[in-house]
Amino acid sequence: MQRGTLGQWDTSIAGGEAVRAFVPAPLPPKPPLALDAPRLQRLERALLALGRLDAIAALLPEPDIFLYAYVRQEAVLSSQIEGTQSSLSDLLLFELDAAPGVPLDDVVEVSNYVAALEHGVARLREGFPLCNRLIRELHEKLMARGRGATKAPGQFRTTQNWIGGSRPGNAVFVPPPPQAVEPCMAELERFLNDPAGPGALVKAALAHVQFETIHPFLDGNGRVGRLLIAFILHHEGVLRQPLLYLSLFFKRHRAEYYRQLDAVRLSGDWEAWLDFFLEGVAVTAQDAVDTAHRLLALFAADRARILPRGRAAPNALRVFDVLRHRPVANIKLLADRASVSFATAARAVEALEQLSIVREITGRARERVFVYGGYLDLLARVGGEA
Ligand SMILES: Nc1ncnc2c1ncn2[C@@H]1O[C@H](COP(=O)(O)OP(=O)(O)OP(=O)(O)O)[C@@H](O)[C@H]1O
Repeated sequence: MQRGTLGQWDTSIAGGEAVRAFVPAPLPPKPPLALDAPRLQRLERALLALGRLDAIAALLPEPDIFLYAYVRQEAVLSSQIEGTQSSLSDLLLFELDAAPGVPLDDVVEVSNYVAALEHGVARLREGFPLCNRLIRELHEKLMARGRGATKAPGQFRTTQNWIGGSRPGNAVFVPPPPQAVEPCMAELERFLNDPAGPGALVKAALAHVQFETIHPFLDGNGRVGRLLIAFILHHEGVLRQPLLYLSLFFKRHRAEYYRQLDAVRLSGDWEAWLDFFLEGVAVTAQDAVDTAHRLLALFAADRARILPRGRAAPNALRVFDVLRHRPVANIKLLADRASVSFATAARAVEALEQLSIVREITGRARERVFVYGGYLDLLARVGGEA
């Protein structure tokens, strides 16, 4: 629906020049969203896919295995949108205190994203509301180390920013003036917690655009805005684990994603955005379900290959169990977690190497690092790396 501009243009000073900055009207849109039959079907399809994802996550024998891998893969993808070069194995190497193959700043940013996600989950679990304080805390974690440390971590901006273009005057979009950020974010917080507001999925769709339009931080608005979607769905009880990440969908359809953000601002077409968003949710949730199934099938197949190894099988299986949780590991970590001696873990790894389940990646004789290749390959395929 074309509503025209839902908001107002204020004059703001940026980089010494006067620009027209956009202040969005508070949510929900007026007139209300047109939820016609085809759109309701899309909504239903997306909710159904989310239900399947929630069910599989709840039914998995060890849900944290899936969450661990999925959260890290999302961190990599979301940070890649921002421009970092690290891969999942770089992140896992970094977490192991081993040198990753990319600049440290890149992997630190990905690691910050994991920290922000885990922080948000822990906060919500302890009953903290989905509020602006939490949003600022997420930003603080995201920007804590590396390049972002100079970008006012955890604070709403006090200067004018802009999107696209070399200067404010030729920017694609100039978000609200700094003095409007607090009031706009207060309105968004009210909307997020309004019991009379829309259902979780529509709420997440609307809130994401509004957040990006306000652009309350100096940097990291994309990543925090994407986290917000997962947290809204989790907080509203649609997903027991924050397992839905649209980064890959937004990355694959970046031009369309940006076009839709612009269309909301320029013509008030929230419905076109909602359709795009719902498509993303349905596709992403289905992909996540497929990945969980593939992961389970991989584990079962590899386990079946280990079993015939006779006397070596029990220890190899113990070490294999650890690798399912930590697909990049050294012998010490494997020995500690499998509760076996260093020598036993080393022998077990040798057996897994002979089966081509693990491979050594450093080429060194000492402080070797082993990866569960099938697992990493599977997640790399999800991220479009392979
Ligand atoms: N024309 C636009 N109108 C509103 N928001 C936009 C527009 N173009 C891009 N955005 C949003 O701005 C985000 C980028 O903002 P910012 O650079 O602060 O975040 P980031 O997390 O560092 O980057 P990225 O999202 O690229 O990872 C995009 O992800 C998108 O959500």
